Amino acid sequence: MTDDIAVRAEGLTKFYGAHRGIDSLDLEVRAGEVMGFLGPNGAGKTTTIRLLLDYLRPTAGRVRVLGLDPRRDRAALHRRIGYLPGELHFPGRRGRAQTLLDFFGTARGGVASSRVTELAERLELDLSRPVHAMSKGNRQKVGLIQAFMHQPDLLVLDEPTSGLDPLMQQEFLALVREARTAGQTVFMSSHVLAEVQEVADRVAIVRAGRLAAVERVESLGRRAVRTVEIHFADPVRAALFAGLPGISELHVDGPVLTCTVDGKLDPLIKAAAQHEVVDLLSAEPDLEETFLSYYYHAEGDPDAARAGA
Ligand SMILES: Nc1ncnc2c1ncn2[C@@H]1O[C@H](COP(=O)(O)OP(=O)(O)OP(=O)(O)O)[C@@H](O)[C@H]1O
Repeated sequence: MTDDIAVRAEGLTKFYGAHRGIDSLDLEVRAGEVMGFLGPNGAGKTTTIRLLLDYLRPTAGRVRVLGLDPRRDRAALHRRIGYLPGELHFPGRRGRAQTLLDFFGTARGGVASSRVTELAERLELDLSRPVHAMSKGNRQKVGLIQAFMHQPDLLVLDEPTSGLDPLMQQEFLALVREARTAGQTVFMSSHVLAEVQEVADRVAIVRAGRLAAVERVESLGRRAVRTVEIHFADPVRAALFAGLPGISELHVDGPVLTCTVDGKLDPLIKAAAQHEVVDLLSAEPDLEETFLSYYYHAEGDPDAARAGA
């Protein structure tokens, strides 16, 4: 382990009896990066996260987190990690959120109360309310505050935006960006591709207990298919565009062209520029489609798992 690797898993495997949780996971999270951990239900995300924290013991393989062995150095490691579990179980749930957060702060060696207040204000959480009376979304905010409040070296977040409304999801993403700016490392699982696309440097995709791919987020976007609609000043001929690389589903109706583009937009733009372009609409690359394509195509392709790593 070197200082520039925050998490290193080698052959990490967990079976629950005969049932596969995660199998032979090789993964590196670099210090200072935001890595999204994506996969469908039951893929093994929570199992992996719990292995990193020594809440589960691996069946095989090894893991180092912040240069430490999670089993041997558990207490020291947990002080340097901000962990948001997928399922929140708070001790003393009958108490006020403030009391609970004070308790967590003390356990982590003391946290400035101004930091807790600032986070609560940003997430619009009333700390005087008892946790047991809170909605799921507000309990999630308590979970986020306790993960972020001590400015840990590593944030490990299991489905962090679950239960948050869109405004609060944006605030959460702002917190993640600030954490990265401050040099913290973030490893977050998610089903929500858009949020991962917004903040992550790289994504790891797991499927049925196996790592399917590790990719830089930009390259996921570049690989995605997008739909393009171009309005010209005058009618154009479809033949001018039909042979361009990556173009399919081409329709030309007088001065309006629609098509899908797989890969680079540049050839289409250059061809279009030979005419007077009035308007151009390009639908966002659909990460969901890219993501799902891994489920169907990555199996049995070990090179895919290393692409972009
Ligand atoms: N305690 C357990 N006993 C038996 N099987 C388990 C246990 N916990 C998890 N599993 C199984 O391990 C596999 C991976 O589960 P895990 O919870 O890690 O997936 P996940 O990717 O986090 O899913 P989700 O997105 O639904 O939270 C699943 O098939 C699950 O049924």
